[in-house]
Amino acid sequence: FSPNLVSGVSVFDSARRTRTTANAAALNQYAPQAAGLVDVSDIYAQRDVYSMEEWAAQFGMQKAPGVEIASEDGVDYSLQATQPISTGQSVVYVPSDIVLNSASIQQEFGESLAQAEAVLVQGIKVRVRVKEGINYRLPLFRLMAKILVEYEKGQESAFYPWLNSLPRQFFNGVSMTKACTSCLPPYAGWLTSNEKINYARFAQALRQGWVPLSQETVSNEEVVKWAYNVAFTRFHEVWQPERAKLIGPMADMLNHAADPNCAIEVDYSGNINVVALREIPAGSALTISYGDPTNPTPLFAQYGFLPQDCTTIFCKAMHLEPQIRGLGYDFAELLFQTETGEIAPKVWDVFLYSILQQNDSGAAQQFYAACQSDDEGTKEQYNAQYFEYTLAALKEHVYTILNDCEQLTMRAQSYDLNQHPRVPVIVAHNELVFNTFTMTAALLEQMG
Ligand SMILES: C[S@@+](CC[C@H](N)C(=O)[O-])C[C@H]1O[C@@H](n2cnc3c(N)ncnc32)[C@H](O)[C@@H]1O
Repeated sequence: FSPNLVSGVSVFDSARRTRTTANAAALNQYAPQAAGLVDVSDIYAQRDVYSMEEWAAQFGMQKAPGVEIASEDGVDYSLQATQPISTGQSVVYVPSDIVLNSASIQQEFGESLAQAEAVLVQGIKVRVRVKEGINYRLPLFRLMAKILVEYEKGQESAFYPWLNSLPRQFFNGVSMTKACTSCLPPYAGWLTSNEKINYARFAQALRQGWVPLSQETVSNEEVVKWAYNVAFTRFHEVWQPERAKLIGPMADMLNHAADPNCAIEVDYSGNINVVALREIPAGSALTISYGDPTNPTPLFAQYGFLPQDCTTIFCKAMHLEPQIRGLGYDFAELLFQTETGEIAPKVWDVFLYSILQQNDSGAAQQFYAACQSDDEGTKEQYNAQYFEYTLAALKEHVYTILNDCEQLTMRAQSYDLNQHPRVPVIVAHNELVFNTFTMTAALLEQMG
């Protein structure tokens, strides 16, 4: 037996059924067809992570000796090593039987999911880039649909122990109130609004009725958003044998670090192996990388936490996106150092390129060619010639962001925390930007 092969059969023991909280009754008014729904609306509900671990072990999940689920606050959990782990050792193994895999979900739901996806893609009448964006996100949609289908089965879902171990509350951009998003600086605001739009499209596609879900479920905004956020904050992406997104119960318990000690590997059958990248001493948190360690803002927007170990942030020159793209630069190269405020050389290139484009197209072309061919001599010449102007443009940008951050933080701090629980993480994010830009401003002032 495996949860992915047999659906509609419950395997967890009846003792665990009694742990269903009183809130399930409240939710039943929305989905009266199933008993014991996970209490998504109760943010204080106990996450039953240990039953999830037992359940996963029953289906072949294995872990290295001393690997334990731990939590300091009973809200956020992580995996810890209580015994040393050696390089290359398998830390956690999750068999494909209990892995949610967007490729398998496609097969499982077949035509109904394909119809929902067609609605999703056809609904986008605008630019090709947006359409491509939606195609790119379909694996996330598949995970979300599967989570909802399993949610709706209540305790009859073979995945119930996993569903009941999940967080009920999220702090990422999608989960923010309008008032909260109005406190984000432009780059974080842009990431958040893109994701909110994506979420809204997914939710709307589900409401067309193709995916086998009740109207009660798809019209319950709280549940649908929860499913989206579970998928969005816990997936692991693979590119072989095909592009897919996977969630492996237990492997989804690792937190992020800029310099992680573990990595996730997936074999061709979809089994997940979490492997130690180095010697891990007893007492360490087991971590993986969720994304670019040079740029905390996308992590903040997607996952709702601010990494404490980022040494750089993106320079936030959103207004120069055409120049950034024109020069073929990556956001990850356009950084300020969080400890010193130091500016990456390519940031100067982008500001200078914009000035040249506005004032001297011939010079802009020559500068562009020099950037493409790494002709440092020519770049240096232009930098020296236009230094005063580039410096002024950079200062203006830095002071604008500083001013914005200050205003936005003040606004966030005026909110009631009970109504807007994401204020602390927003303020922490804005303060990181503010403190870094303050140091950058001081460096720019020293330059002239
Ligand atoms: C894949 S889950 C990891 C397990 C999660 N901590 C839990 O309790 O279920 C991703 C979520 O963990 C939290 N998280 C991961 N890394 C973190 C970090 N370095 N600091 C704070 N929170 C983190 C965030 O809430 C994120 O959305």
